[in-house]
Amino acid sequence: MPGLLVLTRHGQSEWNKLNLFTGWKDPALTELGHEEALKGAKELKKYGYTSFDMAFTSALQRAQNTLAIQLKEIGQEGIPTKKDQALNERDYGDLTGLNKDDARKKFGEDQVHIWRRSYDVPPPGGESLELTAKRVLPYFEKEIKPELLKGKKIIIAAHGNSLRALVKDLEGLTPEETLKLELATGVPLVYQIDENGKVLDKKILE
Ligand SMILES: O=C(O)[C@H](O)COP(=O)(O)O
Repeated sequence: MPGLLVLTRHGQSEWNKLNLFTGWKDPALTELGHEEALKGAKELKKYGYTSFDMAFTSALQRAQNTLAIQLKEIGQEGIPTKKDQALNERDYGDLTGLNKDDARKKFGEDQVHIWRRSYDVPPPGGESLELTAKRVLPYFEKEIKPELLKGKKIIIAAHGNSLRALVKDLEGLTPEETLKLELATGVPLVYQIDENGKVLDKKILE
């Protein structure tokens, strides 16, 4: 039996709303963020993805609360859940707390785009996507993949860049393809995974 893997980026946070680089800071979800998480859960329900064996999330409340909202809506509160900072957002280093438009004015549009979307150029004092992948993927291999290989159904709520690192690996994307990958807040990505860990099928529930 193939394993099932659902990935959801957290709903809008207070700092997303203010257009601030967030990284490892821990703002709450906004009202819209709650609604986005709920909308994603209703999609899961609509397609019958309502029975998971385990859940994983980061150490940050915007992802934890997105997961809690979704599990409640699909009647899955109380399933075994692991929280780990390995799934946290990319550390934005010195950019953390800066307004993204102000940063573009200060450092230039191109430089900010490189920091946000290049594969291996870290923002000053922070993590590139490559460095983010170096902590996300070992955690996935150790804690999550063995469960999928057993045919378990897993739901993960995490962050734009920690999930981009994971999607790159699952789908075998090149760094260039990964740059164009944007994950919408609250929208579940549903993967069927075969007994070798390969993706059999992918659906985006939007
Ligand atoms: O940490 C942040 O600011 C966001 O969650 C992701 O930001 P990005 O789209 O600039 O990578």
